[in-house]
Amino acid sequence: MVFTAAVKTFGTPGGTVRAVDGIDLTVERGETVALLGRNGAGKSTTIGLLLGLDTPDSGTVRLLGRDPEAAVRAGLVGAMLQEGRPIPRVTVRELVAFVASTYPRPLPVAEALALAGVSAYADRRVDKLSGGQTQRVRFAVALAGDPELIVLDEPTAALDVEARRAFWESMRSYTRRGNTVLFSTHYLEEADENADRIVVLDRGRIVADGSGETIRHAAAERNTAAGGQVSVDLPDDGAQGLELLPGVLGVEVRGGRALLRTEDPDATVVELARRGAVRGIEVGRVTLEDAFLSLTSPSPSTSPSPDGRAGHPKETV
Ligand SMILES: Nc1ncnc2c1ncn2[C@@H]1O[C@H](COP(=O)(O)OP(=O)(O)OP(=O)(O)O)[C@@H](O)[C@H]1O
Repeated sequence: MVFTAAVKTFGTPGGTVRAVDGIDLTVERGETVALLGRNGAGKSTTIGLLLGLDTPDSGTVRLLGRDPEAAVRAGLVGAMLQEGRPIPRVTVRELVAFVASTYPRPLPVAEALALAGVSAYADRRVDKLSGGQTQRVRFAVALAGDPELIVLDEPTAALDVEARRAFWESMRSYTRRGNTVLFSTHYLEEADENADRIVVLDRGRIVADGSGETIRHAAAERNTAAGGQVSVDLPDDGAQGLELLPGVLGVEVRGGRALLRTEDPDATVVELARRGAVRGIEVGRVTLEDAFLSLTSPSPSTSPSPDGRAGHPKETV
């Protein structure tokens, strides 16, 4: 899939909203990509453009070398959107078999059921299932046609921890087959654990793009507040002068400890060691949570996105 300078605006009573504000994005075959963003970041609108549900005001979106609508019509894409259709009074197996029959080259029904992890309740009625089971049935429906790409818009939004874990287990068994998956989420851990690439959206723009590790680095480089934290037992001469150590942006004294916020933890630690002030030293790295918050905070997030995608295959979906 290729987004080129895609823009989508909506007119609202409060003015024009640029829901997608110039997105350039290429996804290669076999990638599992998370679109990560807060509420209103533009994830659903991006997915709507990708599936041909909406057309960009300017720029282009291509999917598997075609117009999105044509790719969807050809059965090349499976989708699980936020609003499900009314649930029919049929069994899981009947539903999946029916959907499969509408595709030119569907998966064998038993395989779709197994991949989505719904075989155990295949003969139960769809409207009698729990929320977690229903989501996995929707996943089975999305993959029934053996599409080249699956798109999932916040697939686990309403699920509890256990149902969420089970859902991602099913998804991983699917991606291990080399399928391409794009999913949106506002759960950081979910993106980190289940995607090999995270695209962070903020106010309709891509503010970071890469592995979880790349996102952390990007945050550290671009928002020095996210660099890291070094803490030590308060030296004998107190906190005096600690703010002048290399990399240090701020010093806080708490319970006999000095907490140093630093843009360069390595340099800070080396200088502390030179001074012999390393009792009880702890170095905290930037968590993905810190990184995400710093990248999507209102002020400093408009520089170009870093790219950590080296090593991916080069076949675009
Ligand atoms: N049909 C519409 N009409 C007007 N504004 C819209 C429309 N669809 C989306 N928007 C606005 O565009 C922006 C992006 O919305 P979008 O639903 O794409 O975000 P999102 O990241 O999917 O959010 P969420 O996580 O809450 O689903 C928001 O400000 C939203 O209010």
